[in-house]
Amino acid sequence: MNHLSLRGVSKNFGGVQALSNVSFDVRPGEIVGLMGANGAGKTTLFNLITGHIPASGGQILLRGQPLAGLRPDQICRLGVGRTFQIVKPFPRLTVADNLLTAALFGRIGLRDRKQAMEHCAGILEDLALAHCADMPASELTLSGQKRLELARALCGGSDLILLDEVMAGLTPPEVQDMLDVIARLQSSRNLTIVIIEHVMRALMTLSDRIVVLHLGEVLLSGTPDDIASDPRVHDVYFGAEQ
Ligand SMILES: Nc1ncnc2c1ncn2[C@@H]1O[C@H](COP(=O)(O)OP(=O)(O)OP(=O)(O)O)[C@@H](O)[C@H]1O
Repeated sequence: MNHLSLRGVSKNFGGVQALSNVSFDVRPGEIVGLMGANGAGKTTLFNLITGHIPASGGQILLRGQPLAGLRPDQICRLGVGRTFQIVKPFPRLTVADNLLTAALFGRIGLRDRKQAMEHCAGILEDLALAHCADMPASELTLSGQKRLELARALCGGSDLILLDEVMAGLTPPEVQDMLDVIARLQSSRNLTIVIIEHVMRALMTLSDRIVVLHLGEVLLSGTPDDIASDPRVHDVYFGAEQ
């Protein structure tokens, strides 16, 4: 069974048709890249999957179960975690407490603080955040805050992770670190990942398949090699030659 399925999903904001009839599947354990120029509808799609905004039409299924009508917290407890393009930690809480919040109130809903701390400790290590566990989240570098968002999704027990531009604004070595972290986590924790990324090298390296959105519609989908060699992708990003 697919981990995530979109069937004819549409979203309009008044007169703006942000998404039209979008359909694709994500299999368990797959990394699917979502690609498209600014305004193509990528983040809107994440907001529909996580229940932050309702779809105007179509169906979103998580392991075959329709998500329509569920609140973001309910969808989170079904195992859907996300990061935000503009990071959203609890800025005054320490890094460790940001993660504890997820472990206590997320999908796994641990009730015991000590148990929750043990659960989060390994994830702090995996995301290279252990040395700043007692620091307020607002004092982390951008790279640290991006890793904290990913760590928070994991501490909550999510197994479908939606990554929204986790590499934006990072230096090339930080991008490489993030690539390594995501690949390692995906295989060690058997995560299913949908990733939006404008850093093409990262998307091409990580993704098993890529879905290209253009003006709210699926333009094409395929392996990274298929996508890299398709002239339509070049046209979408750089404009068709006249
Ligand atoms: N809350 C909203 N109200 C009105 N229009 C919106 C809203 N959210 C998104 N849009 C519009 O929907 C379209 C898709 O936006 P979206 O943010 O999903 O694109 P994107 O592909 O994620 O772009 P980027 O790569 O710049 O983040 C755009 O035209 C955008 O202006």
